[in-house]
Amino acid sequence: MAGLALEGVGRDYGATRAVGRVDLAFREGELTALLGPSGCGKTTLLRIIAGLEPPSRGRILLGGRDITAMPAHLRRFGMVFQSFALFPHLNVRDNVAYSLAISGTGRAARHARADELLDLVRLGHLGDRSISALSGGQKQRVAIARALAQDPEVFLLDEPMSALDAKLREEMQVELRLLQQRLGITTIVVTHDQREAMSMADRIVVMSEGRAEQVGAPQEIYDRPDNAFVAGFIGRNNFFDAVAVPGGLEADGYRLALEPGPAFRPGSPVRAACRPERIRLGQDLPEGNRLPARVVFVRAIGSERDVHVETPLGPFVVAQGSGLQGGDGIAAGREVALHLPPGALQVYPAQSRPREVA
Ligand SMILES: Nc1ncnc2c1ncn2[C@@H]1O[C@H](COP(=O)(O)OP(=O)(O)OP(=O)(O)O)[C@@H](O)[C@H]1O
Repeated sequence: MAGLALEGVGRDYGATRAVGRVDLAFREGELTALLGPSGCGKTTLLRIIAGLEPPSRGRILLGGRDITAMPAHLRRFGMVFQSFALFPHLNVRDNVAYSLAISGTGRAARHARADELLDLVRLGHLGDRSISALSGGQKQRVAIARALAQDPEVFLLDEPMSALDAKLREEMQVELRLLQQRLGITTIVVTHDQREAMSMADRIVVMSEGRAEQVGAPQEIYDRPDNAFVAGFIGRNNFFDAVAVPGGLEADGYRLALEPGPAFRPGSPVRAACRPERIRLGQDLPEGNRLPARVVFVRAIGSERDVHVETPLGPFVVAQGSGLQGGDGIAAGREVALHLPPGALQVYPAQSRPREVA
C-alpha cells in the first residue's frame, strides 16, 4: 500500500455539516491521531474512511486508487470500536478468528492464526475463556487482535481507551504504540484526549467544527499552534487581548516585545497567548516584558507547582517545574513580577477566540 489520502471529504446530515471539506494524507506506517472536542466530526471522518458511512463529497484514495465507493468489507481495514463490540457468545479465540471464518479460512488455520495474534497481544493463554470473564484491558486486546486478523492495510481505532481506567489507559497507550511500530501498520486513532494523542501519535490532526485546523507532529503543534483554537485546545495557555505596535504588543499600557517575524499591522487588535511554563516569576527577571501580578493561589504537587496570579491583563497561571527551592515565599497575597519572554508570545487575530472545550 502507498498511503491513504482524503480529497475534499465531507459529510452532511440534513442541515448539519458534520465534516466540511477535509484534505489529508496519512503516511504509510505512521500513527495519526484525529483529535478534537466532542462533536467536531472525528468519528464521522473515521467511519467514512472505514466505509461505514458514505461521504457527501470528496474522494478516498488508497495507494492512488479511488476506494470511495468500495464497501467496508472489501477494504481490508481493521477497526476497533469504543465499546470493543466483541461477540459475547463466542470465546476469545473465536472472536479473533471470526473474520477468518467469514472469509472461508479452515478451522485449523484460523485457530492457529488467532493463537498467533493472541500471543502478540499477550493473551495467548486465554483463548478458551469466555468474553464475559475478561477485564477491560483484556477485552481491548481481544478487539485489537480481532481487528488484525485479516492483515489489514490500515488500522482504525475509535476512542480505543475510553472504557479503561486512567492507569490501564496509559499502559495500553504504550502497548498499542509498540505493537503498531512493530507491525509498521498505517494507523488512525480517534481521540478527544490530547495527552493520548501527544503520547502515541507521529502526527496529529487537530479538528474543530468539521475542519482540520492543524496537522503536524505533536511537539510542532504544541510549540507553534496555527491559531487560537489550537493554542487553547493543545496544552494549557494564558490568553489576553492586546494591540499590535511596531516590534511588539501593547496591552493595558504595558509594552511587550515580540521576536522579529511576521507582524500584525500596528493598531490591529490581537489575541495573545503565553504557555504557563514559559512565564518567569520572582526576582532576577530579565529587563522588559514584565507585568505586575498578585498571587491568588498556589497549587503544589510534589516538586512542581502552579502559581495562579491576577495581572492587569487578567488571570494567569505560571507553571514551575522541578528545581524549585522551598521557602521562596511565593504565597497567596504576595505581589510579584512576571516576565513573558518575547519568544514565548503567540499572537493571533483578535476575532479568533479559543472556543470552550467540552
Ligand atoms: N447519524 C447522524 N445523524 C445526524 N447527525 C449526526 C450523525 N452522526 C453525527 N452527527 C452529527 O455530526 C457532528 C459530528 O459528530 P461526530 O460523532 O463525528 O463527532 P465526534 O467528534 O466524533 O464527537 P464525539 O467525540 O462526541 O463522538 C455532530 O454534530 C453530530 O451530532
